[in-house]
Amino acid sequence: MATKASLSGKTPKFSVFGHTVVIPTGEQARKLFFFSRTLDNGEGFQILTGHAPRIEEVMENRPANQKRFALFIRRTHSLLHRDRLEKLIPELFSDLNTHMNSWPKNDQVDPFANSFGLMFHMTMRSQCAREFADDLSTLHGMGELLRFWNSEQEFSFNNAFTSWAPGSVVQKRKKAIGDLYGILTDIIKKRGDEGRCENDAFQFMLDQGDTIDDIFPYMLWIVFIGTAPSWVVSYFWPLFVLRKFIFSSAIVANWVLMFLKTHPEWDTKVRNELQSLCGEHCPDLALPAHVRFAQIPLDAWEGSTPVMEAVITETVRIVSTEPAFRRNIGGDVELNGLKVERGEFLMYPFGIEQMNKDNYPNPSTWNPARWADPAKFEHDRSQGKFLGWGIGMHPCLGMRIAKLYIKFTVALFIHNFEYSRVDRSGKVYHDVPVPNLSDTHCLLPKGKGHFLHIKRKSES
Ligand code: HEM
Repeated sequence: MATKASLSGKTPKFSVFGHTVVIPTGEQARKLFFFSRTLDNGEGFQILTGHAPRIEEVMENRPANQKRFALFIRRTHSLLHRDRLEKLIPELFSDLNTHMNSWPKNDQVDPFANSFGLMFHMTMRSQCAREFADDLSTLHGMGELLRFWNSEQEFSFNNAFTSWAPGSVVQKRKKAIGDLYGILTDIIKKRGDEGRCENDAFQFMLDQGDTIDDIFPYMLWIVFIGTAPSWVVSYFWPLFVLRKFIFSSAIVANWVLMFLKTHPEWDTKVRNELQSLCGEHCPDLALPAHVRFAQIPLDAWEGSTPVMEAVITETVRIVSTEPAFRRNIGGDVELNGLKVERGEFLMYPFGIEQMNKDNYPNPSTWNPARWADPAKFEHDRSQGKFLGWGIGMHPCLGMRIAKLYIKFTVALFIHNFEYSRVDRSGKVYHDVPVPNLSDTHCLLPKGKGHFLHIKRKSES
């Protein structure tokens, strides 16, 4: 709706929960949206919670929130540093392997639930505590505790309205967050009591002098993005910014698999690329696949995978069409003759650019060949045509690790499994799937073919 309105050339303004939301159109408006310092992305997201505070409260809490967010950004930068990522590769592949081994050998699965599980596991490994990532049952327990999957499905504007009700989703989340705080405190205490140091993100933060009250929000921001009740939003606002990114990694990985299935020429190219990487860095065929993949160095995963880069970029172009949000925390601004007042919200749907036929001919067609020239990606970002990883003041901090998560998942999955897209009754679908953009949680394909039938290959 927003994309259509915006493509019509008008600058629509509408009301949500009593707040005014403007959809900017045109180049000048896009520049303002992504580059202005007085349009705040965290405050923008609060429109989704139905509990956006008054602008006076925002400004009062702003210094403290900015301080917390600055710490969050610093820690994320350090934790995603290349030296650390390089060391993480074997552990991430081991986690993926453990996870995939727990799947059925020959059955129908919900691919979205499975890939959320994988991304959750890898995120725990790379940005949380070893205690959570080392053991599948602990990991599942954490997911269960926080109603990780369910709360995501249950999150809705209705829930925001009924947040006060005992037994409401919001109240359950409140309890879960309290329990989680307890678990985290225990872990830190136990490490202290045992004089034990671990090589993980928690330890890194502890070594920097961070306290539990710094680490807890960090963990929530990074991982349990979908579980926050609205009462913590003003404190934990990046939860709502980031929630979609953990899910985005899972969604993109799924769509890569589905598109590869319907485009055999690209499937072959990806397999050839992986084979040549393994051939160069780990030719020992006697080793299990996850061990071989783990021996491919970070530079090669990042710099010698042009086919996978093109496949991921094209998939993000098509599936990452959700809007970004901002709130005007400065003075009134004018957009195409329309006044955006202080405190009002703005929403920019990425589809305006990414599904625009002037930018991408036949925009609905999945065609990684568009990205044959690796320079095109940065060129299109600089021109504001490709917004899938953000631009301007708030580019994605996790692009690098998200791409690795997706490449690792796809590599091990297509090596280990044969698969086909099926519906609930097992009927196979061969057509190119189309994302249902109204399904903002899982972005399932339109129609009934939501499932994958997976069959473990005998030699893996
Ligand atoms: C396929 C997966 C992902 C996609 C498509 C994606 C996309 C994006 C986009 C479009 C933005 C800008 C939003 C805006 O302008 O309001 C963004 C920002 C951000 N992303 Fe990602 N992201 C992904 C994964 C991740 C992961 C795994 C992390 C965590 C490590 C992450 C961390 C962030 C952060 C911290 C920001 C906000 C930066 C800021 O406010 O300055 N992203 N991402």
